[in-house]
Amino acid sequence: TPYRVDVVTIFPEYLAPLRQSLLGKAAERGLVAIGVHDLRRWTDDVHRTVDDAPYGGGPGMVMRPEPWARALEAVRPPGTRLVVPTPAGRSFTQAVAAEWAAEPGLVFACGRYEGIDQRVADWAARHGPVSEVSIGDYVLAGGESAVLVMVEAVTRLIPGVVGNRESVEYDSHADGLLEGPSYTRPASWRGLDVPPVLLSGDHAAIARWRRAESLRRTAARRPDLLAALPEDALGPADRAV
Ligand SMILES: Oc1ccccc1-c1ccno1
Repeated sequence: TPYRVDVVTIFPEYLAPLRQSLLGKAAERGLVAIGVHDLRRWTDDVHRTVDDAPYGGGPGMVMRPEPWARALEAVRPPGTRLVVPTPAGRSFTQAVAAEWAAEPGLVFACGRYEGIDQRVADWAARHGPVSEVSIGDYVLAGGESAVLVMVEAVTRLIPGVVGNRESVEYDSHADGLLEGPSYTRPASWRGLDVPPVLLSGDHAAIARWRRAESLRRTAARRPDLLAALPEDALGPADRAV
């Protein structure tokens, strides 16, 4: 049975890229099934109203609970995780993506920046797990871009979606470190040469060099990742770096 992804949004056309390329092929091959649903389908007024002024005052508008509950009752298979992108969420990481890829599917609720009435998440938690997640510390106008990011990160981990399984294993963040630099032909290009070790054929030396580059880059660009590594992640050879 395919991994099921459903997205509820007021901008269904924004999710069109989900039908293209990698995901498109996976969908054709029956590995992934994607549904995009317009929230306004579950409104009941002539203006198809989805938001209203916030209680307690303040800027912007908040999305009303009733259309969301009707949409989720129609779209969400019982027990399926509901993912709500929000700047106020826990961090979405590769580890979270891997956890979700092992589940039967996901339902995404795309909200506007000011958010969805909190009672929707509280109510939804009665019918399955709910994850309020952020994809990073910046402000978007709505959750749609975050959904594109998360759907790509999760579905590429589903067996068969990415051709070369090994490449998935050797991703940045797969071992908690950043990937080092990559090179291809020509060996000398505009006065810049590929590091000779990579042309040496000495696979042990190449592996050592790559590990060292990965550690060096992680220390330089993401010291937070280095600090977060489990105690035993760095071997004796690594300490030499
Ligand atoms: O900024 C946002 C607005 C709406 C929904 C999600 C977000 C967001 C920002 C970062 N991660 O998610």
